[in-house]
Amino acid sequence: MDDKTPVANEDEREKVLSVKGLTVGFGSKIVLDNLDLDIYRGEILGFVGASGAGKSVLMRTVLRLLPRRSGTIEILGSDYNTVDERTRMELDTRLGVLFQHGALFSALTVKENIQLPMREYLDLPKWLMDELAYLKLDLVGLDPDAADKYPSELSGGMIKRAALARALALDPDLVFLDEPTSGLDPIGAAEFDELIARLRDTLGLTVYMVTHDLDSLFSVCDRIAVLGQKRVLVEGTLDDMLASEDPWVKSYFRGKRARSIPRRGDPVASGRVTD
Ligand SMILES: Nc1ncnc2c1ncn2[C@@H]1O[C@H](COP(=O)(O)OP(=O)(O)OP(=O)(O)O)[C@@H](O)[C@H]1O
Repeated sequence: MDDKTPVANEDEREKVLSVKGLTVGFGSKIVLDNLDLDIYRGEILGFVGASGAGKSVLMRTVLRLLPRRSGTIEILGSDYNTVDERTRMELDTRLGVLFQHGALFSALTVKENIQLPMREYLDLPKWLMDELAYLKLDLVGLDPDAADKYPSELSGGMIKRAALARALALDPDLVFLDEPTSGLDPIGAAEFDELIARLRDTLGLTVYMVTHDLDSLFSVCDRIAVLGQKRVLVEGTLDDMLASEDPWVKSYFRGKRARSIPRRGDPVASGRVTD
């Protein structure tokens, strides 16, 4: 690289999501306490933490599915909780979500599932919604004939892709993926990771990925945030994780299983670790 090329530091990069001082609880139980987290445009952030640490609670709070006790959540520079209803609706269209297990509506075809957000937020003629649905299918690597199939007629990998196509229906800036590779075989999981990386590179998509999948963390995530003790305990690159002396981070990223995984850019690509 040219030495004189200025490298954008984190302060100069656009924050797509900025969470500050977030506290969330249920009754007397506090799940997240004064948590801070930033996500920058065009990155894939892997979000990890022990089971029950609060990863889903954080995602659901950011999506306004759960109330917060205090703190701010800014999406694209606007505070989600103080903007007027119209701006909030606009912000909603900038976010896409892929819930765990795909969460497609079983009574609707793939095409109808993809068109749901379009029906909710846009007023488009049928022919245009059809064209857009086929474009989204292409984007996620599904054949056009998947459009008229019902979820029960799809493989696990195809369901994930169809759900991703629905998450991308409104051309969002930020996509939330909740354990996207869980339930996929190693080849399907690796292909899904490649797809996510390609969308980041071609569309400039920003991705918030909750995952337990070490392969995804090693191969496609640009940064990783670790949730522990009700806040983001460690945040940084994979190298930062590998250098961390936090006991949980150490056993997770430097454990036996992690050591057998090739890293992004490693010359020898070996197979994916299976469960
Ligand atoms: N609606 C709710 N009411 C009460 N407690 C809840 C509710 N939702 C989550 N919790 C509690 O919040 C804590 C965090 O749960 P959460 O599902 O966010 O964990 P997680 O990190 O996503 O775990 P996993 O990796 O197993 O999915 C758990 O103790 C859970 O029981």
